[in-house]
Amino acid sequence: MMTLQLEHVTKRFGDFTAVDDLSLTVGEGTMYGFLGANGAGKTTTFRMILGLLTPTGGTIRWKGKPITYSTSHEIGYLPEERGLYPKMKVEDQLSFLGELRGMKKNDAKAAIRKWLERFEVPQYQSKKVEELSKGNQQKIQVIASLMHNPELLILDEPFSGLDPVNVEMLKGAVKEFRDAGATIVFSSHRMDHVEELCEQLSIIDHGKQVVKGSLREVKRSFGRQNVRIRSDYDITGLQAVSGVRNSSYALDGAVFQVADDETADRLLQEALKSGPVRHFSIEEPSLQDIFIAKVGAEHA
Ligand SMILES: Nc1ncnc2c1ncn2[C@@H]1O[C@H](COP(=O)(O)OP(=O)(O)OP(=O)(O)O)[C@@H](O)[C@H]1O
Repeated sequence: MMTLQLEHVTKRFGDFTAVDDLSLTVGEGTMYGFLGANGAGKTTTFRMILGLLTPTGGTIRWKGKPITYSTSHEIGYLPEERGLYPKMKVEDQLSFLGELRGMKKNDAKAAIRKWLERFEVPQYQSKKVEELSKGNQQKIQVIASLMHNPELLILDEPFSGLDPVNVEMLKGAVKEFRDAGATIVFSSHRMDHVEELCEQLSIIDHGKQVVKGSLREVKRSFGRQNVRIRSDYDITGLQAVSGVRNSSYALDGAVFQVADDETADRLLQEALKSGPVRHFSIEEPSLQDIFIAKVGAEHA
């Protein structure tokens, strides 16, 4: 199985604990979102997964074994600090990196052509990296992480610095890798990207995992959702229904904050007693709401 597994992983730098008892499993064909404020420990975790840093404690396994030089061709890594050689031509740079990952020269050439076309930058093939804009350099670095068809993709802030059109282009490519069965982990500060792409996620704060699970579970276990009801009849009495924490009324309906689905059901039953209900909906909290509640407003 193409599974990435971290068990009780800890990393200390001197007295400072950068990653504290982190456990997670990312299965085949899964995209895992890794969220945290600046300095939360995301990059440190990625470096440990790649074997660039040694954990102080715990174990990391890819397909049941630690990652070593011999498995490195199975892995694609987009580092947070972008590191291309400014004076080298795009094509030479990418062939060099492709060959480092075990690709044959011709295969590397074909992959480079394919990806430059795909990302709509074929005209940069013979340009020096330093002649490209930041966003286009980023695309070249993304190509470097994908071109050898890795089974495990580790992407540190892949969308930062890209304009909205390029964000969509990259999302498309990453989804294709997932659909082909790749195991993907990416970090982001952008909750909307994670909400759209990730089945599973963790939020870490000061090295500690404060939220973990599927997007569904995370939203459910947060225990806070809004029920919106619209009726032609007076429903102000509904605030007395047990389990309702808060309510507000406007012309287009009433909003009740509740902790669980049972309370939402009770609200609907009660509302129906006063007359027909024109609108009833349960609105889940957004990942943004959850992140802010868990990590704290000082980071928001
Ligand atoms: N080599 C090191 N020596 C000492 N401290 C380090 C080292 N590397 C990282 N740290 C510390 O560990 C913490 C986590 O850093 P890390 O780069 O993993 O955070 P991050 O979640 O990737 O943050 P960002 O979103 O800002 O990139 C930080 O407080 C950082 O200063």
